[in-house]
Amino acid sequence: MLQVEHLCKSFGGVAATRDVSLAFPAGSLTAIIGPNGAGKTTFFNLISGHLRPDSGRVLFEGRDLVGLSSLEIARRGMARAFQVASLFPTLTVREAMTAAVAAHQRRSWSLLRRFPLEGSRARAGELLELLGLAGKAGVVSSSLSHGDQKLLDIGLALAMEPKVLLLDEPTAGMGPDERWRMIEKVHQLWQAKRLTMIFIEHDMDIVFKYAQVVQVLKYGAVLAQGRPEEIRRNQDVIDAYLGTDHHLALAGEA
Ligand SMILES: Nc1ncnc2c1ncn2[C@@H]1O[C@H](COP(=O)(O)OP(=O)(O)OP(=O)(O)O)[C@@H](O)[C@H]1O
Repeated sequence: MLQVEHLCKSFGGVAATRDVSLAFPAGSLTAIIGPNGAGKTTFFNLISGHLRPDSGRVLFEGRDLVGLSSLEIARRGMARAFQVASLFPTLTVREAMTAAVAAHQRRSWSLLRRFPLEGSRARAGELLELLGLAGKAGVVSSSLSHGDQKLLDIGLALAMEPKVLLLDEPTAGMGPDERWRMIEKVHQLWQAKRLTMIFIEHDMDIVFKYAQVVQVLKYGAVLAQGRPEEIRRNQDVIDAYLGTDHHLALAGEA
């Protein structure tokens, strides 16, 4: 359903994405890993329309998304969780979520020249329940913990009812316990919504436990792809991580 073909992007002399071709089947859960500077975030920026590739195609449900704005791409069903909750620090969790749902529904209902706010509230309530944030619905967004703010960011992306959800390091900046709670919740959301989910992650324990498929980038190119147990034993991947902060988990399990 999402297929990337021969994607290339350079910044001056730096080839951040080199001839990347990857396929993401509907409903799959894929981790993108790679050492620092491997081109993971650039890849997300390219497929979500935040950057335009120099060449290549991003085929989503058979159509090439290259050239569309990030908003148009989101409307077609590929959403990316950004740090947006922090942009509305005075809104409560419920207000932020209701606004996001209403914005999406207003578009869907524009032909009727009205939108059902009650429906938006109910839908926002369902999403907060799913996220485990219902008990904090009345809390001002900026007072949430780092982890809960990230969950709210994911919720605001889910308000668009995406088919594909992109998560750039959902566990970044969290302590060990919070990391596992976060990824467990992300995994539950993936199961509940039957989404195609792609996440960038540095924590190898998390990657190997939760991802169905792992795509490895290095110097902008695809170094390896496969199931977690294959990637864990892949010598090229082990070599790529030697000397980095992340090699121990890989090599130790190999
Ligand atoms: N806007 C930009 N201008 C110039 N160079 C860039 C830009 N964005 C990325 N790069 C370069 O492209 C390469 C890939 O960067 P990218 O941020 O995509 O890697 P990454 O795998 O996400 O890294 P990290 O794990 O450290 O977040 C790096 O060499 C980076 O310096």
